[in-house]
Amino acid sequence: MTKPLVSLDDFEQHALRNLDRNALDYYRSGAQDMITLRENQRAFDRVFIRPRVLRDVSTVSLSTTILGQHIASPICIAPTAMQRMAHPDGELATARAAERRSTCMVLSSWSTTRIEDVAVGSGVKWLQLYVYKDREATRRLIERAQDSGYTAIALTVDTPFLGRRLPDIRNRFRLPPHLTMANFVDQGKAQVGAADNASGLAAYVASQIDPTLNWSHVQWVKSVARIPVLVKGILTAEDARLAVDAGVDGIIVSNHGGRQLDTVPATIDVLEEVCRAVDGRIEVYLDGGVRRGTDVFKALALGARAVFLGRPVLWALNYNGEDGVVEMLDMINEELRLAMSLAGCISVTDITRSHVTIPNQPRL
Ligand SMILES: Cc1cc2nc3c(=O)[nH]c(=O)nc-3n(C[C@H](O)[C@H](O)[C@H](O)COP(=O)(O)O)c2cc1C
Ligand SMILES: CCCCC(=O)C(=O)O
Repeated sequence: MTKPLVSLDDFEQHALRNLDRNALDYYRSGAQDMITLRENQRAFDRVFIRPRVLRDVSTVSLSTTILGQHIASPICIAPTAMQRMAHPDGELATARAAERRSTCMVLSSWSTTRIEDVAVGSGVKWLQLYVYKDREATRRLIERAQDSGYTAIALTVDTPFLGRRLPDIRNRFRLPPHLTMANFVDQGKAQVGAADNASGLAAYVASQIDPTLNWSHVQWVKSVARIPVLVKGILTAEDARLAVDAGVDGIIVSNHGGRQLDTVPATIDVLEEVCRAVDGRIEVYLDGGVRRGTDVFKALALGARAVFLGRPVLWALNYNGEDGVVEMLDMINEELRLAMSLAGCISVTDITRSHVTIPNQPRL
């Protein structure tokens, strides 16, 4: 009899045995020495929960809102590119799982399924945006998303160039030829071929993505979009203040899962700094290294409105498609429910800064 999966790490262990090297290395790797990648998870272990007891936790609700839209839990799905390398149903399976569990899915610009084809059902969907050198191609992405019912644009601001991911260089990463970057098929930008002594992806980014990316692009995206605009990839109070000044609707504290600049801090370590700078004016979310219900609890205690999962979704997709993602979401949601119960919180608004302590760290 096969053993049941009991943690999100078990989904990863399955994928390690099951995925081909090109896809596995692309999904799991971080930039350079992968120090930030490791830190993202380890930093959660340095935060401790201060539980309150004797508070009747017979009924606990995980429900919340993001940008005014209701979701069943503060655990959402981060944009990850090229999901059909993990499972033939790729992004469509993820979208269906997100809808079944009433949570938000962010679709990558670099999905292997078209924006319109993922816009099934009534689930909350945001589009993650990369700014192409070709401004019209970028504008079309925004328009296609809003025409298809996506309710926000998450502009990724940490990728003017691709981080240096050594395994992808060694493998000369390429998108398998039967797949495409589906949103760009009619524009001749849909293939990521192998490059000489380089990751095909890094070569693609260098040729297509606009490295002049700056705050004026945020204004441009806001001027095109009729839906809220967030910035994804903020790690400092300084940039958080600029983001508020720029009039964005939300911030995703993210270091791109440790895949861009190595040795930047873990996201949980900078969350409080960002939240203080924002001072409640807009919503702040976090991604990076979230693997357990207690991690989610800690992020909420330190100021996040919700968290987003990247790699665990890919591992779960690879394990069992749509049902795998549902199983994974159920697992971490139940972990969060139990953590809240044992810490004496019956709703997400009950989770406050006083529910965590970071030993040996002076409070900000
Ligand atoms: C394989 C992979 C592909 C990704 N693709 C994108 C992408 O297309 N756009 C984007 O903004 N972030 C992308 N990310 C970053 C995620 O949105 C997210 O920031 C990160 O994965 C969170 O960390 P976690 O994987 O530890 O949960 C990608 C991450 C991975 C692992
Ligand atoms: C421009 C990078 C696209 C995919 C991505 O974000 C990643 O591989 O991390």
